[in-house]
Amino acid sequence: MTLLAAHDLAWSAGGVTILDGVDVTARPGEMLGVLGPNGAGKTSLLRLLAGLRRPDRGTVTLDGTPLHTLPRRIVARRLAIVEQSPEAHTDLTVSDAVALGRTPHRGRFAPLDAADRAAIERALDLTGLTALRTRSWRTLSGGERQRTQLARALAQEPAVIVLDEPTNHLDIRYQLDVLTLLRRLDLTVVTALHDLDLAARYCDRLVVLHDGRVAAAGAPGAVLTDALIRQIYGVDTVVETSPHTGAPTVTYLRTTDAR
Ligand SMILES: Nc1ncnc2c1ncn2[C@@H]1O[C@H](COP(=O)(O)OP(=O)(O)OP(=O)(O)O)[C@@H](O)[C@H]1O
Repeated sequence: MTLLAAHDLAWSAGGVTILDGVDVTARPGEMLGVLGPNGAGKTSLLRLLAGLRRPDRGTVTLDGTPLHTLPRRIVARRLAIVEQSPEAHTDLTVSDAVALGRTPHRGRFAPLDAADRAAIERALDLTGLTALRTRSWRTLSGGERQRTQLARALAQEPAVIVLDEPTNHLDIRYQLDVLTLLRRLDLTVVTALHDLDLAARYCDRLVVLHDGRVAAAGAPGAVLTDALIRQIYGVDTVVETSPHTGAPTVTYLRTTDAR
């Protein structure tokens, strides 16, 4: 299993510093949650971690090798990203869209081989999309599109998967299914999440971004405190340990002027 790490990342856009001095480590096989309010820098960080952008300062490494020294195709065999606003596969079927995940493993014009087809079937099955395989992308609901994007990434058979709010269009059943699936697979997972309860329940560790810097990092029980949530989100809360799951659970009381 693979370690994805970033040291001292800085990135700016339009003359504004978006990320500064960010250290992140996703240990092999763990699920790392990236939290933070709107505009904190989560998407920007995930794009740097996936090698879609080069940082202005600092380095992202995959098992110790700087990402920017690896050919894009080699990176794509090991790391997949599921973005928040996916590219439109307007004229493709679900199955064709998922097959795009095989691109890094195939010759440019080679037909799908048995390994490709097996990976596609498995990805469709894991995401509950087998029955929708012949449906056109443009007829899918938001949640079905989100699961198709996840299936495409799983068909890529990566060691590391980076996801930007993979559950935001999903009903509660699929939210639980997707997070359970991500935990169950033999993958290193880095995922942005907005739901603090789900993050606390499913992630091994959390990184909380605020104004482009790491405000807190560690085990959910250590990171998610009333004081941190008040400071970062401006919301008064009661964080307790759920007697049902053993994970921290958050009751939101009211917004404050604190942040
Ligand atoms: N290309 C860009 N040019 C200018 N500003 C940008 C650019 N990309 C991001 N930003 C700004 O950087 C900040 C961080 O954006 P980012 O999308 O990383 O935040 P986020 O934590 O993912 O937010 P959200 O929870 O709303 O999705 C925002 O203020 C955003 O407007």
